[in-house]
Parts: sequence; structure tokens; C-alpha cells
Amino acid sequence: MSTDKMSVKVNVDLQKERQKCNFNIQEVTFIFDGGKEQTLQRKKIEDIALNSGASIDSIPEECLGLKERYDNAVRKSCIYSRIVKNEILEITGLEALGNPVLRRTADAFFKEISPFMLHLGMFVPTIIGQCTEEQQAKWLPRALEMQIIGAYAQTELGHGTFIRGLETTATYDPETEEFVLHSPTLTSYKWWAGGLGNTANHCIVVAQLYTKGQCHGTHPFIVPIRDMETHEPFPGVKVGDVGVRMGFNTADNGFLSFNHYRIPRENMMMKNAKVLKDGTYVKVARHEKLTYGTMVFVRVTLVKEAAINLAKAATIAVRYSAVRRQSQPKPDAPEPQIIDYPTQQHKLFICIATAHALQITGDWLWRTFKDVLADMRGGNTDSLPELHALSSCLKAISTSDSAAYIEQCRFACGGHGYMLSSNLPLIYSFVTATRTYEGDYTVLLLQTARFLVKAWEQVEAGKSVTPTVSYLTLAATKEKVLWNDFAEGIIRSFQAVAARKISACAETIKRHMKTGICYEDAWQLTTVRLVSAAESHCRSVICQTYWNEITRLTASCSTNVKIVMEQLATLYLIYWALERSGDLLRYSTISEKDLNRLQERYEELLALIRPNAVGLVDAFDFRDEILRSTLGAYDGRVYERLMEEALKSPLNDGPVQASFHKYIKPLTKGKL
Ligand SMILES: CC/C=C\C/C=C\C/C=C\C/C=C\CC/C=C/C(=O)SCCNC(=O)CCNC(=O)[C@H](O)C(C)(C)COP(=O)(O)OP(=O)(O)OC[C@H]1O[C@@H](n2cnc3c(N)ncnc32)[C@H](O)[C@@H]1OP(=O)(O)O
Ligand SMILES: Cc1cc2nc3c(=O)[nH]c(=O)nc-3n(C[C@H](O)[C@H](O)[C@H](O)COP(=O)(O)OP(=O)(O)OC[C@H]3O[C@@H](n4cnc5c(N)ncnc54)[C@H](O)[C@@H]3O)c2cc1C
Repeated sequence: MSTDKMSVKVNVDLQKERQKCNFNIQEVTFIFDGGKEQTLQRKKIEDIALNSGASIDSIPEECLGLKERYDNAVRKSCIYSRIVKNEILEITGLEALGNPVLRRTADAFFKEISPFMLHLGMFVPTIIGQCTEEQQAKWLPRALEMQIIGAYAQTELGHGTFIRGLETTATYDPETEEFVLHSPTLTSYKWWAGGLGNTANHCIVVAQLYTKGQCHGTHPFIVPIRDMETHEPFPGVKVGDVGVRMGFNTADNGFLSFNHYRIPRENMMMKNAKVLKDGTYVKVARHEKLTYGTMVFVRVTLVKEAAINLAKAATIAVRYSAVRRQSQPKPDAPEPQIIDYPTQQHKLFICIATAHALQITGDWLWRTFKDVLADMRGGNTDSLPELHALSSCLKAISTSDSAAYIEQCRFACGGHGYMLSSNLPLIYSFVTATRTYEGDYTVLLLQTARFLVKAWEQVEAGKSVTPTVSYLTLAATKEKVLWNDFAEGIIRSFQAVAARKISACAETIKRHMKTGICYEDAWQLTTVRLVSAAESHCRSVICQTYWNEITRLTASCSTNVKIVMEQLATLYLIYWALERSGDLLRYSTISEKDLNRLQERYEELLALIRPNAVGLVDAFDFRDEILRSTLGAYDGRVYERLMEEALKSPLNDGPVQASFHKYIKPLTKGKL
């Protein structure tokens, strides 16, 4: 327990909730963090970073103007970076880049987003993934020491999704051994890159490479954009902020264009392809898409990012629901805590379960990513398509589910959830962006669908397929899936649904083609179903991974931890079976009677989980400084905090605002 939790007076209802909890909270914290060592490491990092006191704001961030907010975020980013560089990276090593601990701790410093986030989040990983060893030796120490600050500029005003359509050019000039960067049109302006607008002095630029008159497609380059002393943009570089956004307003998203701007040949990131001094293009990588590696890395990390943010929102909403009392369902009885309403439990317990499901799936995906990376270092890229398919659909579904449930948490908190001081709107504005960036939801599901249709064709041809789609082989035998209401039955049913949808898509494409249209058009006509098939596949992966892993992870846990973790996982599976009952009725052997039994079991589970609800969110173990919420603090002093925060508003700095004298009084006196 952190010091802030020991010394405060806790709301009586929350105290009672904590007495009701029947399982060992710390064991569940260990599960959520991925093990006891990870919990201890996280706490150590949080202590180092938060005990500095540097994260405290006298005026709430959201009450500052745009410029002051950015200024304050830069100030705190510098302090946080110093702590990360001097103390945290020593503990974690570069593993921290794939570990949400840094982001989780950063939340205590920034209610919005650090303008330096993309420096560690994408600039450094791209140096590691796309540079030769020699280039890494030059750039990595400077980046880790924060001597240079970088952004990742791929997206342009005209194109984000379609990378092959990017317009920025990098043309090699063998005379000077330089690349000439140029933005030929308005739509070729780089747009959106985090940290670029005013903060970064270097930038990774993805551009079409031309040498000897030939285009070789998009490649990444390291580009110095600002003078290291004056911070002025170099001649030939135009850079600025993209304007006010729904969230991310301290993240400094920027635009960038080049006017025949020259960089040395060595600034092309040459791990996967090189341009020799004489301009000869040499392909090094064994797979065409290895230059997309940073995106795969970030998509993998976003699954746990989605989990952590949802866990935060669930903590706020569950604690608030234990404190808040409303209505009088029984005459003469006291107002119940809103968490006692089954409809409230239905809104919230799926959020707790989903946070665990995504965290566990994110851990599993991270291990898979590292295995594929190790294979690739040995020259074997066979597993890359499966990793791309998995990371694409899991990024899409995890960010989409997380955003939807965070919004549900806000609804669950009624009017007070709408206050920025609840932190729910800011968490939502951050997470809903993750559904778009790093590959839009639909676009990524269509990438997975492409892989699934190919896998189905392999199965039909009697060939073997990779592990995550091996269930298609069973489905190809047209054997009826036996349905029962246990987890295995639900998982197999989801697999049957996915398999039937994928095979139906493959048949639909063929049917369209028989009418004489080309494959691409037949594919487009099938995309609504393809997205749905990819979503079902992804659900089956999450359900299976969550169930298998939770069984494994709780094998040595105490009995009540096993029980509550199994209750949550079962709730997750049944929730989705009920949500997708139409699919199950259409594609599996489930009956209406089975569904009725599932509904009953679901409602039983809500009641069983109810006494442990506060314990379950306490187990996420968010310190108040990280939660930053008037509604969700550990002590449950909801109303006091709401009042305290209200009084900090600049609109309460005096009984009469200047606008009264300037406008209202003249209006009321007929002088305006
Ligand atoms: C203190 C802080 C510390 C730490 C921070 C920690 C974490 C940081 C967390 C978050 C980061 C924060 C903020 C991020 C901000 C956002 C950044 C960005 O958004 S950067 C820009 C990202 N852009 C995109 O994602 C664009 C999406 N588009 C694409 O990926 C591709 O264009 C698309 C896949 C859609 C299509 O590509 P295309 O070249 O046209 O391919 P095509 O469809 O023709 O397919 C050809 C062939 O290639 C296969 N393929 C495609 N992509 C990949 C891949 N990545 N890997 C492997 N294979 C790939 C594709 O399947 C197909 O294969 P087949 O021919 O079918 O075999
Ligand atoms: C907060 C934020 C931060 C960002 N940070 C960065 C950054 O640091 N660096 C960077 O380079 N970029 C960044 N981006 C850009 C981001 O990666 C792109 O916005 C994202 O990849 C989506 O591309 P787009 O904007 O071109 O959308 P579009 O592709 O124009 O999508 C618009 C709509 O068209 C649909 N669509 C597009 N193509 C297809 C298709 N083939 N089939 C079916 N439907 C399709 C999409 O589903 C979507 O509904 C950021 C974006 C945001 C919002």
C-alpha cells in the first residue's frame, strides 16, 4: 500500500467495501502486473518518479490556456525525462519501451500527454529497428541522453492509411552524397507527428526514395530540423502546430514540409535497405514490409495501453459507485449505493474483466512479438505475416473496446463523470485517438481479413496453417461443434463463428468473380463481412488467450483469488456470447435454451462479483497521483474533492468577473 493510502480518512462506504473483499488483493495485483517482480519494479519506479513532487500543479492543467498548458507540459517533460534517463532506464533497460510502466508513471505528470512521448515511444524504437549497428552507435546514445529530441513523421495531410501513396520525396544526389528532401504539394506536408510542432529538433521522415531516376518506395530517414542552439527551423524546413485537437493538446502534434532540403546519405536508416555512394540501391531485408516495423511494435504495445487506461477508468467508476447513493427503489429504505443496481454492475464489471483480458492478451502478444523478432534476427521472417495479422486485429479491437468502455464508465458516473476533474473525459479523449492512429480500426481489421482468407485457401488446399488459425482446419471438416455452456464451449463456438464467416467471405469473393469482376472489386464488395469475420477471429483469440492464461496464472494462487479470477473470465466469455448471440445462433449449434442458461449464469456472476468489486479495482493499484480523479481517489472523499477542485477554477478568483463591467452591465443599462 502506498503512503497516501495509509494516512487518510476513508469514506465509510468504501471502508465497508474493503472489509467485504474476500481475496488477497496483492496476488491479483501481481497477476495484473505480470508477476511479483514486475509489481515491485513498478512500485520502485513510481516511488522514484512521484516522490520528487515535480508532478504537482497549483492550477489544474485543464484550467490553463493552450500555450501555458504546452509550456507546463514541456517543463514537466524535462523533469520526467531526467528521472527516466538517470534512474528509471537503469532499472528497466530498453525493455521499458515496450512496458507500460513508463506511461503509467507519466500519467502522474501529465493529465494530457507529454510532448516527449513519441521520442521514447517511436523515435528511439525506430532507431533500434531501422538503423544499422553503426548508425545506432551514432544516434541511440544521443537520443537516450536527450541530447536530441525526435518525432516520427510518416502521415501527410493527404495520406495516413495509404503509406505507399506518400508524396514526400528523398532524391539521392551522388555528386554531394546527399538526399534532397522535398514536399511537392500541400497534401505532401507531414501532418500529425507528436512532439513535432514546437518541441523536436530531429525527426524520422518517411519518404519515397529516388535514386538513379528510379523510385524504390517509402523509406525512413533521420532529419535534423532545428538548430541545436537557437531551435530555429533550418532553411528549407517549415514546421508548426496542426491546431487544437479533441485531446492530445499538450502532445505538440505538428506539420512539416521541405523545400529541396539536403541531408547526408548516412541519414537514411539503412538496416533494411541501403543507397551506396554511387547511388546504387541495395535491398538488405528478406521481407518487403520490414520498414513498417515500428508500427507493428507500437500496435503491440497499444494493447496493454488500452488495458491500463480501461483499468484506470474502471477504478474511478467502481469507487465512485460505492460512494454514490441515489433513488429509493424500496419505500422507507435508505438510498442504495448505485453499485447495488444490477444495471450498474452490468456496466462496470465487464470493464474490470476486459482490463484483465486485454492485459493478459497484451502480455502474450508481447512475448509472441519478441519470439518473432528473435526469429527474424536469425534471418527467418516466416512468422511476420501472422504477427502482422494478430497485432493488427488486437490493436483494433483492444483500442475500440477500451474507448467504448471508458465512455461507459463516464456514463456510469452520471453528471460528475462529465467533469474534467473526474479525469474520465481526458482518458477517453486519449484512448479514442488510439482507435485511429497507428492504423485505423477498419483498415487494420481488413489487413487481418486478408491473412485469414489466405489461411482459409491453404486449409481448403489441404495445407497446414499457422497456430492462431489452426482452428480453421477443424471447421473445414464441417464437423458440428458441440456446444456447452462452459468456457471451452464458448471458445469453440467463437472459433466456429469465425471460421464460418471467413469461409463465407472466401465463397462470396469467388461468387462475385464468377460474374466477371476482378479480385480487387470482389474483395471490396465483401469488405463489410470481412471486417466482421476479422472481429470474430479476434474475439476468439482474446477469449482463448484470456481463459488459457488465467488458468495458468492462477494455478498457484490462493483459492479465493482463483475463484474471483475465474468468475471474471467467465463473465467476459458469457458477456460476449450474449452480445454475439445472433452470430452464435447463426453459425454454431447453440440453442435458445442454452442462451437463457447463459443469461442466468451472467446475472449470478454479477451478484457473486459485487462484494469484491472495490477490491478488484484496488488490485489495479493506481496511486491517486496517477489516477488524478476527484471521483476515484482511494479515500472516496468525492464531494469534498469536487468542491476543492471547483474552487481552483480561475472563474472563482473573485465574486465579479471583468466581463460583467465590460459587457453585461452596459447591456442591462441599455448602453450596448
Ligand atoms: C514516456 C513514454 C514511454 C513510452 C511510450 C510507450 C508506448 C507508446 C505508445 C503509444 C505511442 C503513442 C502515440 C502514437 C502516435 C501515433 C503515431 C502514428 O500514428 S504513426 C503513423 C502510423 N500509420 C499507420 O499505421 C498507417 C496504417 N497503414 C498501414 O499500415 C499500411 O499502409 C497498410 C497495412 C494499411 C497497407 O500497406 P500497403 O503497403 O499498401 O500494403 P498492402 O495492403 O498492399 O499489403 C501488402 C502486403 O504487406 C503486408 N503488410 C502490410 N503491413 C505489414 C506489416 N506492418 N508487417 C508485415 N506485413 C505487412 C500485407 O498483409 C500484405 O501481405 P500479403 O500480400 O497479403 O501477403
Ligand atoms: C492523436 C493522433 C496522433 C497521431 N500521431 C502521429 C504521429 O506521431 N506520426 C504520424 O506519422 N502520424 C500520426 N497520426 C496519424 C495517424 O496515424 C493517421 O491519422 C491514421 O493512420 C489514419 O489515417 P488517416 O488519418 O489518413 O485516415 P483515413 O485513411 O483518411 O481514414 C478515413 C476513413 O476512411 C476509411 N478508410 C481508409 N482507407 C480505407 C480502406 N482501404 N478500406 C476501407 N476504409 C478505408 C477509414 O476506415 C476511416 O474511416 C496521429 C493521429 C492522431 C489522431
